[in-house]
Amino acid sequence: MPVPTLAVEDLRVAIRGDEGVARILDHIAFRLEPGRILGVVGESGCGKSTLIRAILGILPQGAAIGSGRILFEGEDLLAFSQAELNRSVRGSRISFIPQDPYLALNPVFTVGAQMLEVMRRHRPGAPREHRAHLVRLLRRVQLPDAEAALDRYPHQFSGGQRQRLLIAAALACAPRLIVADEPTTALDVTTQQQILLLLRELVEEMGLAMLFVTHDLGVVAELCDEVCVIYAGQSVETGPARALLDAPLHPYARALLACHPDRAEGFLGIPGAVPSPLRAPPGCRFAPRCAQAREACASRAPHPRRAAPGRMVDCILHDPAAVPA
Ligand SMILES: Nc1ncnc2c1ncn2[C@@H]1O[C@H](COP(=O)(O)OP(=O)(O)OP(=O)(O)O)[C@@H](O)[C@H]1O
Repeated sequence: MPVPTLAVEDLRVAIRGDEGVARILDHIAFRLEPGRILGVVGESGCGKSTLIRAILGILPQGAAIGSGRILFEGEDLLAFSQAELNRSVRGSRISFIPQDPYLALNPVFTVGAQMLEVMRRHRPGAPREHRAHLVRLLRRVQLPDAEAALDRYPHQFSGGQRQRLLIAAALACAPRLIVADEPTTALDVTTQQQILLLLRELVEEMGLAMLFVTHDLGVVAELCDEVCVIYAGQSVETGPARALLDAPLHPYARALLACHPDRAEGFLGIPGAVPSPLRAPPGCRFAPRCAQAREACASRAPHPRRAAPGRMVDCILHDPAAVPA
């Protein structure tokens, strides 16, 4: 089997705070191959940002990795020091596209100065070569007047143009993996479509992998090859996007899809509330809201079960023989 660009295995992250220990990620697992886009989908508070921070090695103070590995091209990022991550991973082999293009650029420097500074740190070559490379990238992301754009300030661009700048910046050091945090949420629908199309083209052209974090199932259907659905810090189902969205297997994935405005008949919510990571049940975190739950679900931690090629379901009920009657 080829080495995946990113493989997250059984990842658990807890954060100690004033109110106690919050078990924020609990048995997260997925893999992402080169040239593919994996959508990580979950409702607000399910742990998407914490997952991104774990991958980028920027977890907040008080955070501890309870178990697991984050394999990037076969190497466990959790074993890297901050100095090693800075030198050879973050900003170079792994880059990041943030959610809000308005906040991500420093208003007091030209965009060229900011992008060239990142390249100076991570890419060999003279400033003139870096500038020429950036102009090529800005043309590729369809930013008008690419040469002059480098000498402008962030406020001189529209939201969509700023997101194109950030995509070019993410590509500047030839990454193997791009982590994108809801990069189209702050954009209008038409611009959102254009940016999704551009991302798709770039991933295919450059053969890189993209982890696309979102709460929007419509975006997943449009953009992603694979999906990992997260509920309250647990990955509940992973698999090819089309197959999973057409026929989800995990009760939470089914409920989430049934609530989507395109499918719901009338207002359909999921009864109950997401548990706080401070008081999460020890077994399946969806069990208290799951119509199919049995006694064992509340106490037995679910682990990924193969449901079909490339498809995993973290539900002990998926294999009825595994649950004592
Ligand atoms: N430093 C922290 N200390 C304690 N709890 C935290 C901390 N950071 C996040 N949490 C909790 O962890 C859970 C997951 O948070 P996270 O920000 O990762 O979720 P998210 O899916 O990115 O949410 P959103 O989509 O709203 O940004 C939430 O319940 C949040 O309150």
